[in-house]
Amino acid sequence: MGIQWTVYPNHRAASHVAAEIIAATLSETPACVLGLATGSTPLDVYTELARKHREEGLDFGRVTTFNLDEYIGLTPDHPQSYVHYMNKHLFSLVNISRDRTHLPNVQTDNLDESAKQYERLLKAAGGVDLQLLGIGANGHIGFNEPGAGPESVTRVVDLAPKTIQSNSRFFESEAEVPRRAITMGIATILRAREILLLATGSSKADAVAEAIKGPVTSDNPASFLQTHANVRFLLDPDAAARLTA
Ligand SMILES: N[C@@H]1[C@@H](O)[C@H](O)[C@@H](COP(=O)(O)O)O[C@@H]1O
Repeated sequence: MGIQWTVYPNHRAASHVAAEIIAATLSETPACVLGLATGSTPLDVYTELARKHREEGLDFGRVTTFNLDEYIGLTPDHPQSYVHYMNKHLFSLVNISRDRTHLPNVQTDNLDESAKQYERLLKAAGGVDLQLLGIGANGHIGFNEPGAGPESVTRVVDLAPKTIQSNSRFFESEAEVPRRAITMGIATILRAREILLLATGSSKADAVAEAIKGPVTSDNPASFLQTHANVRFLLDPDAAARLTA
């Protein structure tokens, strides 16, 4: 076990490799289940997948997707909701069947039940074949903030102050950033058969180094990926700076 990692010349190159791997999975297993991530990091992956669909006929017709997480408190048409993000950056650009795209449902009074339902839905779909991840500067994956344990499943969580601050760049003010989310848990993520984590930029260097070389600990939730048999980190030189120094 242990995490394999590769450094690419820049963000674009690392993103294209991630898109290649996803495209290869789609070609080999057209009815695969993809786990998808949001944030600024995977944007170029989705742009490249959309290009492959348009220009090379990459077929999403039988794919099922499950996103990692969704903010609580935003309506689906809010530009920062993850459902809006996915529609804009991927789903509207490829031939995916919308009834096979899933994000946690936060438009309900019973959020705990909604989270449980998501976990059940994932299991019923046979689990994730290939999970794409980003990483927070504090080591979070999905919205599993420091403190999240290896047994955690899909649930309602509070966002860490650092995450609220960091994600405020997408909102008009920090006060507008949601304080809670529904996220897949660490155990949920670790059930994926293959995991790709894309990280670029110097703000991720500490979290990446601790995830790969540090102890397996809730202090850095991404470090639990060390216990998975098939994880690859795709990095740019800045994100890998503390591994290569
Ligand atoms: N919930 C998401 C994560 O899934 C994402 O990986 C991370 C990094 O975001 P970014 O890619 O914008 O740096 O933070 C967000 O809050």
